[in-house]
Amino acid sequence: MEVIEITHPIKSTQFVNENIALAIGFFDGIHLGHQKVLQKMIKVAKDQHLKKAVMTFDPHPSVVLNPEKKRTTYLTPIADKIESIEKLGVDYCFVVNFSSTFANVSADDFIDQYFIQNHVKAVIAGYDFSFGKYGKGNMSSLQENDYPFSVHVVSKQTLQDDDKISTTDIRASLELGEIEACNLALGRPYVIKGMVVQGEKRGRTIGFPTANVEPVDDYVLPRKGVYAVTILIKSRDKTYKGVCNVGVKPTFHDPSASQISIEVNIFDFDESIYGERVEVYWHHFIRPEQKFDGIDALVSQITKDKEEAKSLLLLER
Ligand SMILES: Cc1cc2nc3c(=O)[nH]c(=O)nc-3n(C[C@H](O)[C@H](O)[C@H](O)COP(=O)(O)O)c2cc1C
Ligand SMILES: Nc1ncnc2c1ncn2[C@@H]1O[C@H](COP(=O)(O)OP(=O)(O)OP(=O)(O)O)[C@@H](O)[C@H]1O
Repeated sequence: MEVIEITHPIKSTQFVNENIALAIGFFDGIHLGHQKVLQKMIKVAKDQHLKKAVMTFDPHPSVVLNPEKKRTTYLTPIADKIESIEKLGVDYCFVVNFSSTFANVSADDFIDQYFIQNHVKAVIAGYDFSFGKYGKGNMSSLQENDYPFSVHVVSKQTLQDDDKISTTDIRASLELGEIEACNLALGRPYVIKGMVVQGEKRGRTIGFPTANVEPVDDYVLPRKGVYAVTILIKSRDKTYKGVCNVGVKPTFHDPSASQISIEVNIFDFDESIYGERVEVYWHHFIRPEQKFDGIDALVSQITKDKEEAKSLLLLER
């Protein structure tokens, strides 16, 4: 897959020289709604003999348009999003820098420069996609006009309720520790990629050594608490089960002063993995993080957490 990074204005050398079907959106999380849009693009490309392309943006538009509520953490930071898109067999991925200059481009100019001149022959997006200055361009206006490309609108994708599957809701689920709801909407377990770093070395002394995982990118962190997880150690290409604490360890630290850490006690594992690249897959929430009166109470609770994680992960490979 060719990744084309664009800072507005798009240069003529960046136009692809092949006819393309283009799926467009921010696509943070590549959740089931996004997957439907991407699958539709793949089908249209096949039917119309076009190359497969995706256009996404970086950073999130809120950074420019809504600084008070700006999003600086992601379900799939840009590198992960590109990797997921590539796995679908996409030919071109445009990453447009969402700057204030770009936000000011009118819908008509955007259509002309980013679609028409860029050999886009089919545009695929969800029913609520909007673009251009003030978000004036939308799927209906694209369909109503006689552009030199076809327009394919994906209807609202929902789970059991009638609520739209959305990045906003998945983020809220994670912040509430509702991992099952998050994973249902993603269609796969939520993952944070990281590197194993040195901790405070207390874990071993209390009988629960932990791998301290430092995220390698700006991920949304789940609510502080204890989770049943699986952890892939990249160099071994092997996945292990474990129990994880995300939090500030209030039993030992002033909660307001400390940085959040992600610590995984890997079951039946006793090797040094400092510096290893890992991926933590989040499966079930067990309980919120607590301040214990002493080490004994903490250890007795972690013993129970571990048993609970084991039984919750029985069906996991
Ligand atoms: C499953 C599990 C649950 C934990 N729950 C808590 C908790 O509720 N409160 C707390 O202060 N620390 C909790 N911890 C963190 C321990 O305090 C921590 O692992 C220990 O202090 C070792 O830290 P270190 O790896 O930085 O040396 C938990 C750790 C694990 C593995
Ligand atoms: N549930 C859905 N059903 C159909 N299309 C969707 C759905 N969610 C997103 N899309 C479409 O996928 C593309 C990317 O979506 P985008 O990331 O902008 O939306 P989102 O997931 O709803 O995020 P947010 O919650 O931040 O608004 C857009 O074309 C959008 O219309």
